[in-house]
Amino acid sequence: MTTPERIQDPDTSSAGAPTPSAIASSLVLQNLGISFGSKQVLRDVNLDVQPGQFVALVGPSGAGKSTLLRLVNGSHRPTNGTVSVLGVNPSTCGRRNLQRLRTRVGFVFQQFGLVGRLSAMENVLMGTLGSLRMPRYGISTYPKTLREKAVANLERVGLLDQRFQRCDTLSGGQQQRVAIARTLMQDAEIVLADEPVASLDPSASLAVLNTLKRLSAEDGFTVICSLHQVDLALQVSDRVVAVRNGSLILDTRTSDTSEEALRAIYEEAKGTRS
Ligand SMILES: Nc1ncnc2c1ncn2[C@@H]1O[C@H](COP(=O)(O)OP(=O)(O)OP(=O)(O)O)[C@@H](O)[C@H]1O
Repeated sequence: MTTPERIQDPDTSSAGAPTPSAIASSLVLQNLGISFGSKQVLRDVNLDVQPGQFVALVGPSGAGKSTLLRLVNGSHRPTNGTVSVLGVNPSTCGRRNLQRLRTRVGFVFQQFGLVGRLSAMENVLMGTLGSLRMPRYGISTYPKTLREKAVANLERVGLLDQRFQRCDTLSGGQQQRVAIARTLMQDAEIVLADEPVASLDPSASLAVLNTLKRLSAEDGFTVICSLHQVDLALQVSDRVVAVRNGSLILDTRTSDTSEEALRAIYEEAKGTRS
């Protein structure tokens, strides 16, 4: 494997800050690999992410970014190596603990994952279903505290006025912000975002990512966000991790890389395909 450029955690490198060992990592990947049949999709991935970091995961199509995120939330089991998310190994923790872990890990998808015919408010409330014993139908069936929390979270993503609007009548950027508000209902400690702005125009994309960045800074949750737009990755992340052909080829503080360097990763991949 190509040894990626290593970084020291920006939050722990300054004088007076706690040492890295004093902070429990949000995510640790060790020698992680996965194959589907004879196809090796990820190999020897090592990563240690500290709480509150905003990590942009970049790399060409098919590099293995979504697979990596799915390994982190326990949707895939590794073929080699280990995953530790908030100190839990999702592939060995058992079904109940996996469910518990998933309430601590939010997932934001490219296609938003909302129920279009329901209002923004009801979609946001659905973020709490994992913690409720009974299924709920309609806003009024949720406890008042959760309804108040949903309103507060919609306000935090700038959608208070649209809270009763059907999701399929909202713009793409607004829908993604509803999805983020839904994740806030979980009080997630890590948010995994898989190309969350792939279907949005550049200005809506930046607005959505800035919202995620602000919320992460306010609440302290960690973000691992796969992105193809390297300019956006540079604008919002603290750290950039690049994957190519299943290997982690770059791991750097965002301020230590450049748009040219990141674009080159895509250009080199084009070269190997042609
Ligand atoms: N369940 C699966 N079975 C077989 N192959 C798979 C499976 N999941 C992913 N792959 C393969 O793994 C490779 C990496 O896919 P992945 O979706 O992780 O890439 P990606 O970097 O997220 O790409 P993109 O940027 O286009 O979303 C692809 O070749 C894909 O076909």
